[in-house]
Amino acid sequence: MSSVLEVRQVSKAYGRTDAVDSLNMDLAEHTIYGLLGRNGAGKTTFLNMITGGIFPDGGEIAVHGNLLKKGDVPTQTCYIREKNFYPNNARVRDVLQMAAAFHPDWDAKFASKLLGTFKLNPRKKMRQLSRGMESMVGNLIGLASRAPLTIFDEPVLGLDVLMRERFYRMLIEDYAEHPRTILLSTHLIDEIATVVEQVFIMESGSILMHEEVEQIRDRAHMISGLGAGLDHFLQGRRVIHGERYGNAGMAVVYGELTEHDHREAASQGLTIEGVPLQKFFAYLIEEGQTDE
Ligand SMILES: Nc1ncnc2c1ncn2[C@@H]1O[C@H](COP(=O)(O)OP(=O)(O)OP(=O)(O)O)[C@@H](O)[C@H]1O
Repeated sequence: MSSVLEVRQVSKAYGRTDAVDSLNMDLAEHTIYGLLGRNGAGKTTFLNMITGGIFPDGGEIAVHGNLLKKGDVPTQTCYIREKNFYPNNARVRDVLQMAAAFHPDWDAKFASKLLGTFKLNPRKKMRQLSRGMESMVGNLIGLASRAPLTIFDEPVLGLDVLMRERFYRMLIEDYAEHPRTILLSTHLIDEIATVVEQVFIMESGSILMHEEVEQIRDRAHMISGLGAGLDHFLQGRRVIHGERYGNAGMAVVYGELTEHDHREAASQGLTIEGVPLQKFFAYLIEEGQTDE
């Protein structure tokens, strides 16, 4: 598979804040990725760098094999920002027309269909739209662009549950027919857990973990029981989080558990459960911070 994005040791500081710090990332063709991080983790700064809006202080970025130089805007890339600035008085249809001119793979028929699916009136002025409707215009552009690299920054901000589901459903359906590389940046993992194949977890400007979502589901475990048995079981394992209550406790561990491990846990009276992804993600970030 050829590489769509290669990021090597990229950094960007604002004064004393290292917004992005020696970050590496590779995105392959035909894959949906999630970029997860809390507010302020550096996601937007990173996305602005890979789309040519900000030039890094150090490191290299190649999009579709072309090294980005200062002032370059990568081709075959569609970036749907969290916040957009539209010309005064622009109507939805004007914004779509501009997007069509910009993206060579634009599918006008699909765009028209999405106007209906997303309940958008093309004659409405952009400034009259609610936050959620504005997000939906961006999402429509991202989908209809069919760009080989499509990036959405917080795409469901301000959307109600129905519209969120509608967007993700259209994304999955269209991706199945027109595979491309999609990067969804968000701070809500549960939202995208069923959509993305791999996730990058970002904190303090760096990637804490890059893993397939299925792997995380298989490898994240919550173990609980009496402290002595728990301590014994945890030896040599990657403990992401631990809590104690009297002589009992729980721990979140990351790693494969064999049949033998399950038998050992049972013999110690320990219970093994899965961990909701959003929780795992929060624990992992906490761990990353205490490791610093
Ligand atoms: N233009 C700027 N000037 C100064 N500091 C900035 C600027 N842009 C971002 N930062 C700082 O860099 C860090 C990363 O911010 P960034 O917006 O990239 O994070 P984020 O993960 O996208 O957060 P959010 O989800 O809240 O948008 C933060 O500490 C932020 O305050």
